[in-house]
Amino acid sequence: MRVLFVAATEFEVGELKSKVKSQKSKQNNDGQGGQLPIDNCQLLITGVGMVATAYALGRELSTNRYDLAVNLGIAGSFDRNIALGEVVEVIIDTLAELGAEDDEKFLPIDEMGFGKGAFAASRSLNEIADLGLKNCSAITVNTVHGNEHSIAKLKQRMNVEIESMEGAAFFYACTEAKVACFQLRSVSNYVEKRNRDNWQIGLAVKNLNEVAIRLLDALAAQN
Ligand SMILES: O=C(O)c1cccc(C(=O)CC[C@H]2O[C@@H](n3cnc4c(=O)[nH]cnc43)[C@H](O)[C@@H]2O)c1
Repeated sequence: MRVLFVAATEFEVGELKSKVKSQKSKQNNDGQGGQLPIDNCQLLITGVGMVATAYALGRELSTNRYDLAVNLGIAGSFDRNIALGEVVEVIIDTLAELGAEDDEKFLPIDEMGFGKGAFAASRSLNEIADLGLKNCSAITVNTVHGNEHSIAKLKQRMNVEIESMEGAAFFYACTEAKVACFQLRSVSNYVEKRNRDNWQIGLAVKNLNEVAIRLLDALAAQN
């Protein structure tokens, strides 16, 4: 099975990268494949944001074939019932800023008649391993929310749990390329008035990599 792991920064998937690398070198040394489950497992680092993600994925998927793509990253949560450091599965993701202002109202791209702004996962982690993750809906933004007024305005028009800067672009590119995909996000912060002291990036990255390695092991067991 050919699997593409996609992250915005190497920092977010450091442990996963080491594991894949060490198993690949075992594979080269003993010819047995080590425990590496998948014949072509790649890690794509796209850079932060939806433009970088769409470009990097479009390029990768136009020249290489994959059976599955998995987006891994940290994220903000609107929902305080989700703990900092908790890993969730995003099943639908919307380009929240794509549309037009109509005075005080926001017109989503769908209502303007120029296509759609929401994109969905086409597979689920649960099909491979039941790790008990919550299913969530998300938005993808160019500007991380960090202002009470803009957060209140967003909450008035959308009811979502998670915010990232790449998720919807990842779903879009995979959908266009007809590659099965799902998205896992680990909550590093709540979406609130900017306060970097409250962020738990280290915990979120640690938990994200634990889940990613359990996924890799589950893929191994399937083979
Ligand atoms: O502002 C900073 O000092 C700072 C330092 C490290 C990272 C950041 C980010 O904004 C990370 C962006 C990165 O992480 C995802 N992410 C994490 N939290 C959020 C959020 O609340 N809203 C949107 N995206 C978030 C995002 O997908 C980026 O890849 C800032």
